[in-house]
Amino acid sequence: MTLVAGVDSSTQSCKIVIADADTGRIVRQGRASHPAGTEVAPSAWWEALQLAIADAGGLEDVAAISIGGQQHGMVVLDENGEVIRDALLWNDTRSAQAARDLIAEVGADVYASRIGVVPVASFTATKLRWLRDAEPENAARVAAVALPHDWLTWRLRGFGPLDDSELGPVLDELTTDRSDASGTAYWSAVTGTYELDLFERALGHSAVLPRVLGPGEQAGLMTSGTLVGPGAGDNAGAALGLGAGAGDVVVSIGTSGTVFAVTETPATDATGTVAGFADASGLFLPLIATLNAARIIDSIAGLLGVNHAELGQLALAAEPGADGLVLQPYFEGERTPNRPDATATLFGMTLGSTTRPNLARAAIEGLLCGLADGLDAVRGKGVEARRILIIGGAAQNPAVQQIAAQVFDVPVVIPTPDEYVAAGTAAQAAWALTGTRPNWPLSIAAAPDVDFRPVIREQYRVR
Ligand SMILES: Nc1ncnc2c1ncn2[C@@H]1O[C@H](COP(=O)(O)OP(=O)(O)O)[C@@H](O)[C@H]1O
Ligand SMILES: O=C(CO)[C@@H](O)[C@H](O)COP(=O)(O)O
Repeated sequence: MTLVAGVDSSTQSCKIVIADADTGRIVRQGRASHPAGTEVAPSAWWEALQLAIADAGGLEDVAAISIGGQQHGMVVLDENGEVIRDALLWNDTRSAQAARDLIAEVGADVYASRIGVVPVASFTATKLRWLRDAEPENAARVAAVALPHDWLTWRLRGFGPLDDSELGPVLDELTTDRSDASGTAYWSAVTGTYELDLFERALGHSAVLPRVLGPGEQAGLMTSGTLVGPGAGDNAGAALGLGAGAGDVVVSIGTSGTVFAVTETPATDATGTVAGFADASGLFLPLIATLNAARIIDSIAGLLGVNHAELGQLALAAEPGADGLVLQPYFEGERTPNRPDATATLFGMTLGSTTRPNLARAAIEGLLCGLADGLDAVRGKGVEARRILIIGGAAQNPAVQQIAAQVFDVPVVIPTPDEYVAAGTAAQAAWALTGTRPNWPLSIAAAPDVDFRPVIREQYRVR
């Protein structure tokens, strides 16, 4: 049996699956936690990757590996391959003004038509502009800019600072892939090239950028000889792992909430709501993302002093609409809608409505209503939604599954709980190894009946 490994270096943790390259059957897996916060030392991801690999029993018998990860994070390297400062993550909103500045200079229409995205605080270009303005001494030292998955792929292949790597700081060996490059706001999903003037406008000078690999291309080898695949942004990795095709819309409920589909043509949206990303199979991935998703449930469960299962039971004890209690869940600011400085608000509190079951339900309804708005935006770009595949940590919660069937107006399907980003990058590893994209089966755990309750979105919409 030939084994391949796929990694998801996500916001909260690093997960690895090791699978049979022929069937996709997962034979073993591992994980390790990442530090909290929106500013993280990349070395913590590297340490978590080592721990996750060890937890999964090592890579000695693995023929190929590919790394997916959280998108957009800014990893800046000096000419010695040293990380200059902690990475700013996708959910760090300090670059909101930088995003406004770049749009004022270039124009939202120009950004949308040239590269498929309009800057928001999440995207790498805005973080580079923030660095230029807030930390000019650090910005001046930047010799290369990478994304989390690019940097981990480079380190896995043996490159890095002289005192901490076998092959040294060869910046030209940095690689990325189309999907993650398309989240930088200086690589164009429309033309398939870096738009260097947009990069230099952001940082203030030129620097080495990772070579963009195509689907199934090899990044190189680990020093042990294991082949390394191109890797991907986590959402594109999940699309690959699910085998998402025409009519499928994926909703991921992890740290971020995302709604996306695989399309034949790139999307452009000058309002910036829908990001016109590339996917990991050579196609495109129109996507909306929210900054607040599974942690809405974590927060309200903590407040109510219950675990996830108990919060779900409470939510299902309340009626759809939670007696008018509405949670607008912008705990960490918000990206969709673009309100980086917003905070969360609870509406509709009366003596009757303010109950534990209603609060639990309002948390899940608020989370899902934000994603339903995202679904409308993605459909507005011509995406057909025949079914919604829900994945991510919170998709395992029965109340999330049941309430999703009340919020979305198309059938909801719950794939068997799995690490779909890691499964997708394992498929990438198999693709890079054999030259052919594998066709692994998808197993479905639940398909709740459509139970659409318009009241939930109606009362959310007026807030
Ligand atoms: N049964 C559950 N119900 C609700 N939330 C859950 C459940 N299980 C895990 N989560 C939450 O899902 C999140 C992790 O999901 P994951 O998709 O791994 O996130 P990420 O990829 O962003 O690191 C955590 O916030 C966790 O508390
Ligand atoms: O910013 C985006 C997509 O544009 C997020 O989806 C990040 O890629 C983080 O993903 P998770 O850690 O929530 O999976």
